[in-house]
Amino acid sequence: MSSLEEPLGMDKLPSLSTVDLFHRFSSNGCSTSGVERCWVEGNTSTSSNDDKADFEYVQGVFAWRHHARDTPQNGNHAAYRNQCDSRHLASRQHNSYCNDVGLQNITNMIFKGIPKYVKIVEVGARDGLQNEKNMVPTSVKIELIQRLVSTGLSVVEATAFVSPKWVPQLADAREVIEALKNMDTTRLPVLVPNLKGLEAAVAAGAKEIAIFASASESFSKSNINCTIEESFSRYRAVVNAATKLNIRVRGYVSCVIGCPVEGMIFPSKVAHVAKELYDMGCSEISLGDTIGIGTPGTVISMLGAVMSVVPVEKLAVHFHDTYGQSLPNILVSLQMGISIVDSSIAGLGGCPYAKGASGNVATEDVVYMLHGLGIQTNVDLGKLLQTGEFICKHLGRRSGSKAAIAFSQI
Ligand SMILES: CC(C)(COP(=O)([O-])OP(=O)([O-])OC[C@H]1O[C@@H](n2cnc3c(N)ncnc32)[C@H](O)[C@@H]1OP(=O)([O-])[O-])[C@@H](O)C(=O)NCCC(=O)NCCSC(=O)C[C@@](C)(O)CC(=O)[O-]
Repeated sequence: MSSLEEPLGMDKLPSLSTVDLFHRFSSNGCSTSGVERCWVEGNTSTSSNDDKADFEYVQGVFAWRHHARDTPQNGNHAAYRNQCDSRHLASRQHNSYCNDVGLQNITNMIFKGIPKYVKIVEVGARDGLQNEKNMVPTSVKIELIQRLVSTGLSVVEATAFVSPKWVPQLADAREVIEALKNMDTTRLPVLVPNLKGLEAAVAAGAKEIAIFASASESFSKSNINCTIEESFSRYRAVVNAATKLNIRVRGYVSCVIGCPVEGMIFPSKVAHVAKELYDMGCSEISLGDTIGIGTPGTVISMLGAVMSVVPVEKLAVHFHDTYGQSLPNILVSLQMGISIVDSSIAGLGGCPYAKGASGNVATEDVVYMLHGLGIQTNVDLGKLLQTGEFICKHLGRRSGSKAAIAFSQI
């Protein structure tokens, strides 16, 4: 069994104390058993008026859940269908609950310090489509991006100006950006690996770029054909040129938990690469668990190390769902103060240079979870579901989003 087939456990972590970090960043307002009592039994262990209001709110939520679950067993399928109509659910849970002060209070109590708003960076049109076997027509890519924009997403990564020999799926980057360059409402960053990519992106009308380094030497070699140190000097030139043009640069770090070749990557290595990118002028650093092997335990250690050298508000998390750990990983990241999350419509994705990397966490699932926590995203889940349906139909495949599948079966 290779080291990557076995999820990394806390016992395999380097010197950082995971437990200490967890205590430092997690809520001390409500113990685990207290939380369970709050939710399951509606225990009246609360004292303040706010807490009482929260408790009453929980009872309300719970009563509705029981009703929704119990009805079909009682044979009342029509009522159940009405209750669970996907658009009804979407609007009830994601507009009403999301804005409810009661839910936010409870969320704050259990997840102390969790952000009220999370910025989602949609990467499906780039990270998702770069891995498709069949070429997706340019017109479909453009419509996908337009639909994503219409959901309220504020950042939609559009494409990549990389070598078409390396990533033929995105060889139409120029056409995609030219068609969208007058879109003012939404930021549409594009990936560039070097100055040649920057020049082509700017010529096409891109207003924002992302560079991509790695915390693993082997992955750096296979992905961009240079060492990590070489990538720094290459990217320094790109960031300097972009800054002169007033172009914002995001920096990615790949393999932040593990690498398909090297196995576990030490958090200190990730912190080093993240700091280099931040110091050279990247406005935001996205931490990519490229092959999706992270668990909340390893994510806490990695984030703890990176947060000691880059301000938390400049950090984003980018999880792939290979081991089904994306949502818990996101949740623990939020608890540590992260408020920027990358995700991909319908869970499309995977890196062509990372064997075994499965899709990104699905945007629909992230939005469903965040709204369920009372966290605002400004994204319309109903429109997102329709956009997921649109692209899955074109790709001829089932959605990678659990939420989308569930809504479609109701
Ligand atoms: C970096 C290079 C270019 C080096 O590739 P190279 O072969 O070492 O480069 P080169 O400078 O020797 O050039 C070779 C050829 O590519 C051309 N070329 C050179 N640069 C460009 C460019 N910008 N645009 C278009 N063409 C370019 C260049 O002109 C030349 O063409 P030729 O003379 O043979 O006809 C190549 O390795 C490459 O394009 N890699 C991109 C790989 C990639 O896109 N990977 C996926 C994105 S990263 C990812 O998915 C991870 C992430 C971000 O999502 C986070 C996570 O999950 O971890």
